[in-house]
Amino acid sequence: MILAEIFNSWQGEGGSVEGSAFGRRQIFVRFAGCDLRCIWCDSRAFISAPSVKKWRYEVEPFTGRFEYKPNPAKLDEVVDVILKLDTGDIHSISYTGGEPTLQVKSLKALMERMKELGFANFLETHGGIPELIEEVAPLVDYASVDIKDETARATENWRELVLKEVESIRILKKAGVKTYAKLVVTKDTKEENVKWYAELLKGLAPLAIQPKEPIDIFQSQLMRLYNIAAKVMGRDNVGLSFQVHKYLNVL
Ligand SMILES: C[S@@+](CC[C@H](N)C(=O)[O-])C[C@H]1O[C@@H](n2cnc3c(N)ncnc32)[C@H](O)[C@@H]1O
Ligand SMILES: Nc1nc2[nH]cc(C(=O)O)c2c(=O)[nH]1
Ligand code: SF4
Ligand SMILES: [Mg+2]
Repeated sequence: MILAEIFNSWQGEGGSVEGSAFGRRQIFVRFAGCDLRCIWCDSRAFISAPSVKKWRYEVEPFTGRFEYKPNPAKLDEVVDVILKLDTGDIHSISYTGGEPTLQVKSLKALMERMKELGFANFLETHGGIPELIEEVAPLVDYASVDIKDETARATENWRELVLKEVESIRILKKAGVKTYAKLVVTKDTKEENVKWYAELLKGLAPLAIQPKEPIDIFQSQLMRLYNIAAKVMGRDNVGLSFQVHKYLNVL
């Protein structure tokens, strides 16, 4: 598999909505490569897999000290690194990226191994390819599925992507996965679009609203977007999320 990095940190996103692992210790496996191009992506250094020649792992949490290994990574060496980074308080393994589902064969093999070793599996995905979600769903315990707002400019056909993401959430819920949707909002996010997302998600999965970092949205606008979603989805199904790890200065 083509990896970017493996590290042990706190899950910094998701807030308190059901299915979120916010504030829990996780070991993150970041896959390289992505088929989307969100303009605000904070992992853009890893989104072209062929250019990610090496992967790194942090030898001790929060030391910023890394060891580097050549890509492609082998399953056994990845498992060894994860076990070496295990601090005994790990809630789940987070599979993220780039887009982890693009390497679905390797992702499944790793998830299977980690499940056998007694770990829960947390998938962080753009949900844009439901067929791949279908393939990996039986191995997933928790999932965060992005709903890419129009202002992410993730792809040409934005509406079609959102509908695919909702389909992926449906597949995960049907497979019994604790799933929530994550919506990154910006100062240009349109209220009518948030209403549309909320109507799609109503009764299906909770929504974590996450300001794009660096934050450019005013609190008053964030409050309005939250209010629109909560009015449609119910007050217990919407929560605020923000990238806490960036404030803690940890990976
Ligand atoms: C880097 S993505 C990788 C997983 C998957 N490709 C996706 O987009 O969901 C992980 C998470 O970071 C969030 N994210 C990335 N850049 C961000 C930024 N600048 N501000 C807020 N959230 C960001 C994404 O929305 C996503 O929920
Ligand atoms: N601490 C921490 N929490 C995270 N939650 C989602 C992340 C991601 O990049 O997928 C992430 C990340 O990169 N670091
Ligand atoms: S889908 Fe995820 S990894 Fe890909 S560009 Fe968007 S935020 Fe970055
Ligand atoms: Mg991140």
